[in-house]
Formats: sequence, C-alpha cells, structure tokens
Amino acid sequence: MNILDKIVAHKKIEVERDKVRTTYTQLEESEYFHRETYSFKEFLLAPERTGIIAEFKRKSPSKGIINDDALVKDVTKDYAAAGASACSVLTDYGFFMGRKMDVTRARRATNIPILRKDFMIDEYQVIEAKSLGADIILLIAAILTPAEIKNLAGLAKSLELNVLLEVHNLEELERSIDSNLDAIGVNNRNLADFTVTVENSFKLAEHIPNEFMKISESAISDTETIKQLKAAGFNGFLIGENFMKQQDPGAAMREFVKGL
Ligand SMILES: O=C(O)c1ccccc1NCC(=O)[C@H](O)[C@H](O)COP(=O)(O)O
Repeated sequence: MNILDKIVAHKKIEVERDKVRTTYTQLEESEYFHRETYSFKEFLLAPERTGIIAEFKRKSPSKGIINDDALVKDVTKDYAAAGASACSVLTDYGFFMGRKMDVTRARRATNIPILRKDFMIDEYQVIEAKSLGADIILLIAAILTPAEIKNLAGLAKSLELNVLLEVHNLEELERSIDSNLDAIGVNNRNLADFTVTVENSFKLAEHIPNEFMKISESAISDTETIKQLKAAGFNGFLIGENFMKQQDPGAAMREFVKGL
C-alpha cells in the first residue's frame, strides 16, 4: 500500500467518525458558514501580492517533523503581511499534525484566502471546510474519479468556495478537467514515492487550459525558480517546507520575497 492509499484509508474512517461527532446541521450553524469568501483569482493576480500560497505545515510523510513550535495564527498573519496571495493550512492530523481549528485560527488572523489542505473524499469535508472559515478546497486527482471531482467541485461552488485541482501528470489532468474548477496545481512531488522535480510543472504548463489559474506546488525553494515558472505561465506557487523549516517561517518568507 503506498502512502496515498494509507492516507485515504484513514481518511474514510475519520470522516465517518466526524459525521457522528459534528452533524451537518451543526456545521451549517458555524459563524463562517454563510460568510462571503475571498476570490482566489483576485488575490493571485493582485499586483501588490506575490502569487505565493504560503503553507502552514508541521510535519509531512516525506520529511517527518518540520516545525512543531510555530503557532498558526502568528505564521499565517506574517505570511499575509509578507505578501502571500493565500495561506494553505493542512488539516490532516495523522500524517501532517494539522488540526481543523488551524483553518479557523488562520481565518481570524488574516484577510486573505485560506486553502483547507486535506485529502477530500466526501461532501461532508467540503461543507466542513466552509464552516471552518476556508475559501479554497483542494481536490487531488490521484485519489478521485472524474465523477467525484465533478460532484465535490460542484458542491464547493454552490457554497462559493474556490476549487484547486491537483494533478501530477497529463493523464490525471486530461481526465479531471471540470468547469467548476478555478485553478489547476501541478504537484512537483510524486505522492507515491516522494521524488520531487519542478520540471513536472514546466512539462504540464502548456496542457493546462488558459481559463484556469496555474499553480506550481511543492519543492520550490528559490526565487529564480519562481521567475522561470512565471515565464512559463504560472500564477501561483505553493511553498511549505522552505518557510516552515525555519524557526520563524514568516520572517523567512519576508526575506525570500525580496528576491522576487
Ligand atoms: O509533503 C509530503 O510529504 C506529502 C506526502 C504525501 C502527500 C502530500 C504531501 N504534501 C502535501 C503537499 O502538497 C505539500 O505540503 C505542498 O505542496 C508544499 O510542498 P513543499 O513546499 O515541498 O513543502
């Protein structure tokens, strides 16, 4: 069983448990459920922002513990002040030490879009994302059928959530395109064996239809790469470990953007 299969197997159990702990009615009673979300596209294209989607990530299957000291409210506030176009907040606990409340803490600390980063397999998680205060959800093509993507993206749009689809190769891209998506992210990390190469983004760029925002995800650690990705048509750059491995991730981002 590869890591993605393991994560999804855990997630199925977790979601069924959560449905009992917090009902749909309780989710819809959240103060955030009826809020107007931020437009991912507007923040990605805003000239005063950097296009960086800065991630709060304590731990990962590929690297183990990255930073378990930093506080989500401080880091996301500092990311926003450093020019992030959005913050990505991992909510999976078992593999990433993320917490659902981290999204709400980031929501309270910032006025930029928040991506709820998790392994979305069920409508419940989409409704939950809205109730936590998220603006964007992630759908991973490698773990969803085209029909599931259509359904989850359609539900997200009906809740005014933005949808980022993550692909790793051309086959996933071609089978997963849907009109309810806002952005397509090319993951430079192979989630089955953890190898990374930014070449993956350059290879897939021209195949992503122009109506979608283009995001390059993972293994980005220098501003030269961002300049090259921009030239190849990318609008967004998802960066986690490069900032989180520093004691002060917000300060690390502030320093990094000076090179853009
Ligand atoms: O990061 C991992 O090890 C990982 C393993 C299995 C599934 C997902 C994984 N990461 C999620 C992400 O997509 C990254 O956190 C994100 O793209 C940022 O990557 P990086 O800048 O390399 O931390």
